Amino acid sequence: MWNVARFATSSLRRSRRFSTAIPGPCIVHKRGADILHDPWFNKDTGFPLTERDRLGLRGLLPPRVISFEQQYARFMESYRSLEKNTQGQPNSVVSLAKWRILNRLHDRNETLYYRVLIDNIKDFAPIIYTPTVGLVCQNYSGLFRRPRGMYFSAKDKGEMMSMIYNWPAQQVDMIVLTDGSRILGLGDLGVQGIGIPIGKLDMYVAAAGINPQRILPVMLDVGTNNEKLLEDRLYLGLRQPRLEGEEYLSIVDEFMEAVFTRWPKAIVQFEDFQMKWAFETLQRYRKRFCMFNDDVQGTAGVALAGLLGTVRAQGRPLSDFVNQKIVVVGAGSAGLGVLNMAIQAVSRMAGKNEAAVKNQFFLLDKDGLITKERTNIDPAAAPFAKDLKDVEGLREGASLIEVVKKLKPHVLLGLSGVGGIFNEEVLKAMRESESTKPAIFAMSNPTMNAECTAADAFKYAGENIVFASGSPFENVDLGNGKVGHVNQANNMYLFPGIGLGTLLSGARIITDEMLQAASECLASYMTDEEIQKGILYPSVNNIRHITAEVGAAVLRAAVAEGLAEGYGDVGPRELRHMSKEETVEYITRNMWFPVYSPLVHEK
Ligand SMILES: NC(=O)c1ccc[n+]([C@@H]2O[C@H](COP(=O)([O-])OP(=O)(O)OC[C@H]3O[C@@H](n4cnc5c(N)ncnc54)[C@H](O)[C@@H]3O)[C@@H](O)[C@H]2O)c1
Ligand SMILES: O=C(O)C[C@H](O)C(=O)O
Ligand SMILES: [Mg+2]
Repeated sequence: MWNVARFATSSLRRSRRFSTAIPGPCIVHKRGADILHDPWFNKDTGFPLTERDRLGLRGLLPPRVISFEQQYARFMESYRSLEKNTQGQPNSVVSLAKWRILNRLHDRNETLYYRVLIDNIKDFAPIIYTPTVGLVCQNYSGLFRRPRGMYFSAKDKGEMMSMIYNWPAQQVDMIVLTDGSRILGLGDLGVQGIGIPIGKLDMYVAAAGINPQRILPVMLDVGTNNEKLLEDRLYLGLRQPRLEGEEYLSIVDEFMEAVFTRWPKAIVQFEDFQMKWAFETLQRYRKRFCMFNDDVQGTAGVALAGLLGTVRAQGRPLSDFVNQKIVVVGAGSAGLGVLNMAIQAVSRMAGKNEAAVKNQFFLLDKDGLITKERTNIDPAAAPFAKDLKDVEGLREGASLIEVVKKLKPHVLLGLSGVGGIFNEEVLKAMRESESTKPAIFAMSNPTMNAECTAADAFKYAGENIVFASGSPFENVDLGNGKVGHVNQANNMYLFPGIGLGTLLSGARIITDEMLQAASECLASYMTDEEIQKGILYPSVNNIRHITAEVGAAVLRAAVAEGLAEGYGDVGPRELRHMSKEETVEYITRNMWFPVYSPLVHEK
């Protein structure tokens, strides 16, 4: 089960790169300059002359036709010269300049934009996704030039059912929704959080091949409690405190009803909601609508795959997972999501109920170790609170260093949003870990909020650790030709496959079994050889391939549960009869790939 045969991603890419096969036509309902101003259809100077005639474009472009390959090369040249010209400038200036050049292309010509994104995903993911997307959100009101996605505000109450029809696409498959209340580890950024749904959906296109004409980033602007933004005269969102309680929920309810009325088969991914609403909305909608919460459920699956990988990295059988001592730092939506899923996994492995398998997990929040002595404990964290008699020598609220020194855990996993809390002392204490290969997971985003840097982890905790971070770090040079491998433990390895697999299955809800299948698929993706080198997750360059595998696992789980209703012409019967390989092939075939399609005008 752990040696999944690899797929020839590079040959797939090579064969499709600038292929000469003629792609199917694309219907367009506009003509002339309107097409040039629509990034879905625009080809810039790439419109062939016959198409210019058909679509009323003759004379609106310089006469020379430039091929897709030439346009691609020209963009990459300008990108590389921007890199050269900004050398030596502060990181934030360089990153924002890179984001701007990519964003301008996104706004002008989506086909070319997604092609450069897919082909250069390792370089560009850190720009359109974490960490730069965090900087973009922080500066969004100033960076704003053109709208992208939809904005539903508290002022739109009662109007959403009609507003949703303002979106120009007939069909929407994937929606990423935020209320901006917990953007990465940056806190409440109000309407400026729209950058997150945009970045997540870019990953959907790049990794899952969701057609960019069928994605919709959404901001639910219910106000902000960020004083600085409320005082900022350029702030683009509602200048009022956040709605709370029933008022808040009635806005989300109305949005969900509106979406599923217009697009009954869409999938809504909740992203970066503060914890109380993350859990509440998940419980409220998960049996009624096709939705999931990525921070709770996607993160959990990725973390669990990494935790199982660390067991393999120690050369132990997976069944040894039940003996690992795991300290989770951060009792928010992500940390609790991870604990819930990890405990389900241990319970299945040990054949015991969940209550009986919690001993190995330890949870800390901003007030230290969470025990049953805690007054005002958050109900969501309560099930993980320790009995003091089970943590002898530790007290309620024990600090992280006390906990690490006392427990000598196998794994230290941070989802606290607090940069640097795995400090030198804590990391040095991990040298005493009971594991032969202690694991340090600094999963908070963006980079500044990571619990530690990769370099510090290897320097202080030792060279034999396994390291993962939520945002990318360079591998660490350990000297003598040795390399400390940096893994990116980010939910991007799962959410695209969860969305795509669900979509193609036609399931109306997303169950725990489907999510578990996604996580297991990721866990089994790496070979023993790779795991021995501390490589727990695939390279981001392979993201389309891992997404196809994860998508197939999710689809098959939906089939097994009798939830798959089919998609397009492929009905539930056909899905049921597909082998695993056929399912992966089916998923791969359904991935959109950016090439210029002949445009056919229809009134
Ligand atoms: N790598 C990934 O895929 C991934 C996925 C989801 C979230 N995250 C990151 O995880 C972080 C937390 O997200 P969340 O949704 O759980 O946030 P949250 O606000 O719901 O929870 C944060 C938790 O951290 C605790 N905390 C704060 N300061 C602390 C300290 N000094 N010591 C210990 N605990 C402390 C808080 O008490 C709270 O329990 C964010 O930075 C986010 O970007 C990463
Ligand atoms: O956005 C990411 O990079 C991961 C995660 O969803 C987060 O909130 O940090
Ligand atoms: Mg998130």
